[in-house]
Amino acid sequence: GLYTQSDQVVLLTPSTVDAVLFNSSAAVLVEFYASWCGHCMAFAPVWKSLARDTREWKPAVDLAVIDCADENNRQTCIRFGIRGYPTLKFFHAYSEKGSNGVSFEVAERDVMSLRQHLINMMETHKESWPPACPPLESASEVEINKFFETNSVQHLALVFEKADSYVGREVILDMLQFENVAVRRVLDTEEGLVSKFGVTDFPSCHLYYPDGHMTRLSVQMEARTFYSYALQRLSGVVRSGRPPPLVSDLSPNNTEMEWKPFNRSRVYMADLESALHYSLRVELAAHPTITGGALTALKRYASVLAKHFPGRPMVKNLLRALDTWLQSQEDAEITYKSLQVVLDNKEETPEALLPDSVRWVGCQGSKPRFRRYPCSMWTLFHVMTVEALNSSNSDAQEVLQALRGYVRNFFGCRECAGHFERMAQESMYQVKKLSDAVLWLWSRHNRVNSRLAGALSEDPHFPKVQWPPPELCPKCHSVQLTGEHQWDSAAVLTFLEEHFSSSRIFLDYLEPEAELLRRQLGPPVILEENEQDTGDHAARAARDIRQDLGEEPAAEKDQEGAEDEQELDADQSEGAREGGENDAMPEAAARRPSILGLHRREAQEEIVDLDSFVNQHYKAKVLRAALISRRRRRAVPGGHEQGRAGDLGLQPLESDEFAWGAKQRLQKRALTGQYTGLEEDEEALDLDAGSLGGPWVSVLSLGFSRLDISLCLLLYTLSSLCLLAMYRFFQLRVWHRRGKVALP
Ligand SMILES: Cc1cc2nc3c(=O)[nH]c(=O)nc-3n(C[C@H](O)[C@H](O)[C@H](O)COP(=O)(O)OP(=O)(O)OC[C@H]3O[C@@H](n4cnc5c(N)ncnc54)[C@H](O)[C@@H]3O)c2cc1C
Repeated sequence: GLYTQSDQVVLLTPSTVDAVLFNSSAAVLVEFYASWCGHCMAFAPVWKSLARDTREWKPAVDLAVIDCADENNRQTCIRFGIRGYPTLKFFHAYSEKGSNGVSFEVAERDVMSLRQHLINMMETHKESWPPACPPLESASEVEINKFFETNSVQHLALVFEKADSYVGREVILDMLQFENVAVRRVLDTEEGLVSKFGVTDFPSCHLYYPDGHMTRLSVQMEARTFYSYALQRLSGVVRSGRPPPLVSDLSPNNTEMEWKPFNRSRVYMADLESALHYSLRVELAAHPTITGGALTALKRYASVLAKHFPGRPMVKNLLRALDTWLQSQEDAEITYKSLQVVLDNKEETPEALLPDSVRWVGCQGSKPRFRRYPCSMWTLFHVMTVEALNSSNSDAQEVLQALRGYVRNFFGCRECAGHFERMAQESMYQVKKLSDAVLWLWSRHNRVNSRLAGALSEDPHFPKVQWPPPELCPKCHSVQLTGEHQWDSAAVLTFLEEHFSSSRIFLDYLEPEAELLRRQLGPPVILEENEQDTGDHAARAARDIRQDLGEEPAAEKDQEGAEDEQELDADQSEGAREGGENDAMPEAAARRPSILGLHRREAQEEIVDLDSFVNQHYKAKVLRAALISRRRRRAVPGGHEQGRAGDLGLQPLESDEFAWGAKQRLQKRALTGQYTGLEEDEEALDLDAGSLGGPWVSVLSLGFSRLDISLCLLLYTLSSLCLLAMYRFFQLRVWHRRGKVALP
């Protein structure tokens, strides 16, 4: 057929048709169609849109479809007297069995006309008003004055409007699934209320309070969507059957993960890195071997990540290494284990790593089951499409198809993957431009939001809305002359470009690279003497860092390392001999295995602080690159790119680090409101360089250890005492002599 479950319409079959249409508490509007009919195909998107548009009205009215081209349904369609397609029929609530429904004819088959006619049909209900449907007629002054005597809701919203307006009734139905709020329409002819409160704008929405006063609802535009959206956000207003969200949910007790305060209108790198970790290390790991179409999809996904992931240099390096490795695999099959070697950087690609845990920030949920991974994947996808838009070497299909391929083959929620695949099949192929790719993903994500609003998976603290809501992007919303809400695509695109732009991503809560590196170097490795020659990853990596820092000349490092180790071993042997007398010493300790690499570094923690090593290392590199770049830019007018790389011979990592370091500083100043332009950045770089690159800082943080400094202080104190003692000694001698001279 032309519809699926995810289209928010009821799919009728001969066995369900009677139960859905007859004696139901909700009215039902049915489309009888034939899947081969061209008109039906053209009409299907409108019907789906109508279903999305009226999704909140469900308790009062539902949309249903039945495919009369299906042999199984033929008898049912004949029973309802269907001769042409599409035919629309309206069934009132509590329709009797055997009813044929009422013909639903509209001049224009667009969403607005259909929606308004649907309201007209609901109002024609003749029997007693169905309880599932709220009162749609206009309210009188008397009714409003007595409202709070007979109702216990917290808020009463009054939509003042003209008689031919549908806004009030639409808002009443939109709020049907929400508790603690009631909506009534008041006509401009209700003079008592209109003059009492001085209402002059029609439509306009006001909140009426039990003490009889009224305030106007503050909205960007006087239209249905804005009223409904603002009313859903009033305090105490919750979806029916849902408890009001508790503030304490947002600060879980300390048995759960600590809540990290964050800005809801920003994207966090911690979420993006978490998405990568989870997708590459957890989701992919469920596929011990990857072959055929899945392998191709993975290669595309890795390629797009390597191109467009706007992350830290080390993460980008890892993604590049992963991409290079995957593209070089010519076999029809790879194993996850072999991929894992690259992911965990077992080959020790310099300065490449992917954090090996998740840190949700913008994607935190009020309960562990909410948000997190799927939220971070959406965010990652949006960031990727926007990054691709800003890059010169990509095309719309490449990015979208890569994301689609990943979802289809690997995304753990198979239902979600099915829904996404259907949306992709429907229209993804039509996307030609990168800007359309950004908008395609945005609009499909909104479809998913619409479908999931009110679902069990919705976090009550983060309700699913059509995004971005007016408070986040006022310009994205506009109202047609007919009063119909409309997205302003150009404004939405501008907003998305900015919202998901790499320069605006917050870097808070990221695990420091030094910490990650330390963990990547692995746990302390203790080797027996006869294992020493095999070498040790951690030792090698730590030494490489020292070498990068210029602390150890490359040619000498191995030899020195060997000498160090020999010295240490000698010391240890000595210690072992001394300690050999100690009977209490366990045998293993008495054997004193050689301690290599990082472990030795940790044992000598007083001498080398790996954190400050790495921090200084990166800061120095970034600043160096930035300063060189700045000078080059000044020397070569308009030579921004030349200054960054190319003739300077900077390796890609360095240019990444440049961008990364500059981005962090820019972001810091953007946050404190200090950002004014390039020159300021340059000054800041000078300042930073001055303060960080000065000899004293480096000497203090690198040349001296804490032990050294303690010894210095001790010596200083001892020498002061010594000087004091000498001073007292000479003073006493002088007094003694004077005493002698004074005596006769
Ligand atoms: C490809 C995919 C398909 C999915 N399909 C289903 C499904 O069929 N059924 C199901 O139950 N769950 C599905 N999910 C999960 C679901 O969509 C949510 O991700 C999950 O419920 C968490 O919701 P959330 O509140 O964190 O917001 P999410 O919808 O995950 O959104 C994350 C963030 O993106 C921003 N955002 C919201 N809407 C948009 C938009 N339109 N454009 C740009 N940015 C936006 C917001 O800042 C939001 O906080 C799917 C997830 C993915 C990645």
